[in-house]
Amino acid sequence: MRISINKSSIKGEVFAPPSKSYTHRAITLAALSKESIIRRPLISADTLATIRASEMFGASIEREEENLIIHGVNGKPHVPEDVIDAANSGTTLRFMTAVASLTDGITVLTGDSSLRTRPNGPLLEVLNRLGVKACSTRGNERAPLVVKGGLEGTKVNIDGSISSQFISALLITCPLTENNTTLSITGRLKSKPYVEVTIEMLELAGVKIHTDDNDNIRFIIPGKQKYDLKEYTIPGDFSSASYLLAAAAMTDKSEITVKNLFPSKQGDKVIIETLKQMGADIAWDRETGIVVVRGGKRLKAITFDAGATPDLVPTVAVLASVAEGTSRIENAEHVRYKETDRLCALATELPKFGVRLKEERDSLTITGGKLQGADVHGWHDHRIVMALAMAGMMAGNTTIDTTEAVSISYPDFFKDMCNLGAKMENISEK
Ligand SMILES: O=C(O)C1=C[C@@H](OP(=O)(O)O)[C@@H](O)[C@H](O)C1
Ligand SMILES: C=C(OP(=O)(O)O)C(=O)O
Repeated sequence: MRISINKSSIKGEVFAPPSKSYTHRAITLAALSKESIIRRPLISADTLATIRASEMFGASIEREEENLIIHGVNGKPHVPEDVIDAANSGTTLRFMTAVASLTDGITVLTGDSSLRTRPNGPLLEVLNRLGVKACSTRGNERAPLVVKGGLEGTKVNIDGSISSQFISALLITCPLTENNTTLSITGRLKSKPYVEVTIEMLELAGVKIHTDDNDNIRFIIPGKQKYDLKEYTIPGDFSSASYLLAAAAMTDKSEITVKNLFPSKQGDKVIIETLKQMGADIAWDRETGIVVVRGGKRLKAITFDAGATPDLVPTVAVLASVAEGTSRIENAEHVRYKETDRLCALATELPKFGVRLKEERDSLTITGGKLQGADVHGWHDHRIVMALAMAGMMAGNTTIDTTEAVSISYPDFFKDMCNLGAKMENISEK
């Protein structure tokens, strides 16, 4: 789909969509429990991939109004009857590869053309050291992946510099093995808050992990544990909310109230601090979960370390494009391993608006200025599309293609933006 965007401001109230990361974990843990109810999950293309995969491992999942009722496999996933298609979702592929290692047979996992370019090397390597036979059909660490179950606990090291999802996947599955596992992280752990979200959810499901957080992080995972998630309400998503908050902060005469943003382990809540640091008028009431942003303030350049929060990079890059001065987004190499190489996507699209930008292996240097209208490519990537839509609101006279990608994490993005008054219109189905 191609969308046209004109200069606009936004006003009104909006409810932040439910967290994608919490929803993936809640479904996966519920599928490994006996009976659970998940309240207000995110229903999006990525979380539907996790639902389908969990069903293929034997869970039964019903939608009842806003909730999911899950009858899980009580720690023993079945051998799937068919290939698991994780579609566009890295989280689904990595979590389900680990779940496959708990079965008594062979599982094949694949995904769309984007997912089949994403790396899985450290996860495959560690699974093989934990008694599993796991490989890529093409021998290049990319899906399709083949996994023969047989997970056993022992002491292993894993590289944390590519994706935290490998570590989350092992933290979810190792408690179900007979023996204890010690998982030591080598390299600089990226996206650490997502591991904290995993551990929070494991604890809620009754599973214990001991963390030894010295120079190198080490997880001690006792075996023979059981999942029992019971009931969980999914919190709002700060990554999805970042587009709303940033769009309001950037545009004159905007004033929005975003609800459902309570404190949680999500690293992307730093978007609020980041906007404050850039000079935005933003206030967060943690008790009520309400964030109020007023536009019209001149934003200032910043230095942003993306190590813990890669998903904020497209949002921050667009903010930097209109801020006064030169911003740097650093420690961002892992942002290249997402649905697209997002540093390359931003470095290709933002200059079309007239932005001055320098791309290096792990950073972007962006000098802010006035944006001019442009026809830009959304790269079939939800976060690139939503970030470019914000830029379009400043530039006016802009079109973006592949906008259907928002279905991955925020299916109502354009609907919510239009309800708030943004001038965004679907102009072509192609
Ligand atoms: O575990 C998760 O829910 C996620 C972890 C992050 O990925 P990496 O750990 O690969 O950086 C993040 O980018 C992704 O959107 C969601
Ligand atoms: C990278 C993302 O998700 P995943 O890794 O699950 O595809 C994302 O949502 O930006």
